[in-house]
Amino acid sequence: MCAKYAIGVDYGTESGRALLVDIADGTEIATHVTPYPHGVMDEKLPDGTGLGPDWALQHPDDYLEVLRRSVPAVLREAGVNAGDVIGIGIDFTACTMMPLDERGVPLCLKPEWSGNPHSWVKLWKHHAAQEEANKLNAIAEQRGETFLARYGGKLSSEWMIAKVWQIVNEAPEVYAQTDLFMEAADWVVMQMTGNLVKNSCTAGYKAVWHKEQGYPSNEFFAALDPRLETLTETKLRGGIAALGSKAGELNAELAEAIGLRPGIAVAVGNVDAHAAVPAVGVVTPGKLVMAMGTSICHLLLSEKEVTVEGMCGVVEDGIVAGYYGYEAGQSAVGDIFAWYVDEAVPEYVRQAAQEEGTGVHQWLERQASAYAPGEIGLLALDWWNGNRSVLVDADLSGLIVGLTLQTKPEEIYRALLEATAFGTRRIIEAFHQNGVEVNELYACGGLPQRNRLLMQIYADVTGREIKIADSTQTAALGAAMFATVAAGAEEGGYATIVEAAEKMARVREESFKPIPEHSAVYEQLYENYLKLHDYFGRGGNRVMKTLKTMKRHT
Ligand SMILES: Nc1ncnc2c1ncn2[C@@H]1O[C@H](COP(=O)(O)OP(=O)(O)O)[C@@H](O)[C@H]1O
Ligand SMILES: O=C(CO)[C@@H](O)[C@@H](O)COP(=O)(O)O
Repeated sequence: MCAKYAIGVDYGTESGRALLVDIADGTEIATHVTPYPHGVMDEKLPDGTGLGPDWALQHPDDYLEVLRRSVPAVLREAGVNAGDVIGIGIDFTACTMMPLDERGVPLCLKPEWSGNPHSWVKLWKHHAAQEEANKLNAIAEQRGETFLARYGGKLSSEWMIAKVWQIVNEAPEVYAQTDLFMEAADWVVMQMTGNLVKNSCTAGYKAVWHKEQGYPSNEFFAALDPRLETLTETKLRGGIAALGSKAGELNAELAEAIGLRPGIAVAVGNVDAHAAVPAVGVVTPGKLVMAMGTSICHLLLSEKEVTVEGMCGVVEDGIVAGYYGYEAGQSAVGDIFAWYVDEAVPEYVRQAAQEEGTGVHQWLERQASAYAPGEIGLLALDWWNGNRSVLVDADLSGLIVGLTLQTKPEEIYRALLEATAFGTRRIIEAFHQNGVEVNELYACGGLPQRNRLLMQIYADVTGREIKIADSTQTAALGAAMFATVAAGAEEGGYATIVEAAEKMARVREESFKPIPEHSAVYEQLYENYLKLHDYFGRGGNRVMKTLKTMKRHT
């Protein structure tokens, strides 16, 4: 029997990556990365229109460009016959949303709207809707809305409702013109199939949709703003399908543009981090998967539904059917290290790295590895992009304590790595304290492959062994696995994602194990991290808020 293949496309923050896999055993045959031509627009639109603080936009055509460039590239590299590819699946950052007209065209692509920032795609890390999120949470709490408990008590400014409300408040003309607000994941699937099919994962985690209860009531939306009253029936309308469902078949036009066979199965979209879970072989409770890249998403399955402070949501069947899927996260991790390398390292570090023919991250990692835990005398809060879990507050910011005239760049780098590990430990404890067990840790995403010191620190700080995904494109592998399920057994795919995971997922043999002497020191540092965390994060000291307000209004 000839081999069959599936393609997964992972839409990250900076780029999209296609992966072509052999569905028999998950062997990764070819991969290709397309950086988004417009990247993340956080200062200005393509026409030069300036953006305010905390904005982050994208260009929707960049997503199609990923298909146009990366899909033919993997087919070429693999030398595979397009006729043997049985399906394609995608995963996306989320909530990454955009306003569309009645033909499904993003408003930003229409000349009359392209100068209006609100007509563009709001990327997951667009954080300018925090005021809306604050009001939304206050109103939901006042009304005793039960959905709040499913989101750890607070909805985030990163999600659909806050983002839509910001548009209503700041650009009512864009809101009026919008026929549909759509997750980018669903929009790309619609471009591939011509069908309006929304996926249950983004709807559940990012738009407060529930399998039995649907969206929050019209009364709730009317209490936010009368203009939002019928939002879910109108501008958020559309059928919602479970993960692994077939959204439709690849249409002839796009099939030709990207070199695939028309009519192959297209799976409903998925969230990037969630797609990665079965791709590391996790299909049962107690195993926390950390998708570590620009940010970290923490994903966990459980048989029970409980409230955990600051989690980004618990959604039934939200990751793997049959379980409650929990998500928590840190809004910046790799992004903090990138900030330090791009904006704050002294020139001599850059030069030293260059002279040694190595990267700045690698140089800093090597130097930072020479220190024992505690030796740098620094402690940082990992809030460079706000705090997603457990405080759910995008207005919090970064902090480093202990700086002196002797502080070296590699010490600051190490403090930043450690801060993100403490943030993860805080999340693990929140789960544990609420009876959702975390027995094993799995890591995937770009960071585990790139920074060994970071992974050792995570093992030491959490006191747990960390298993590493075998794939370098875990989310794309997960998307390809869901594509095999969408194609179905009759096409040579799999009946369930559990079956696909058994055949296609793997972790590496090498893992990172905690070193007891390190863990003992980190125990002490973590206690101090918690003091700073609660002092700055729970209202004891409001200086971060004051600075943010002054920045916004000056
Ligand atoms: N050696 C390194 N050490 C730590 N962080 C790194 C290193 N190399 C790159 N990064 C960071 O990794 C992040 C990208 O992660 P990746 O998983 O590839 O992408 P994405 O988050 O878009 O899916 C960026 O924030 C980048 O700054
Ligand atoms: O928020 C989510 C998932 O819920 C992510 O899409 C977001 O953190 C971005 O992930 P990356 O860091 O780009 O992998």
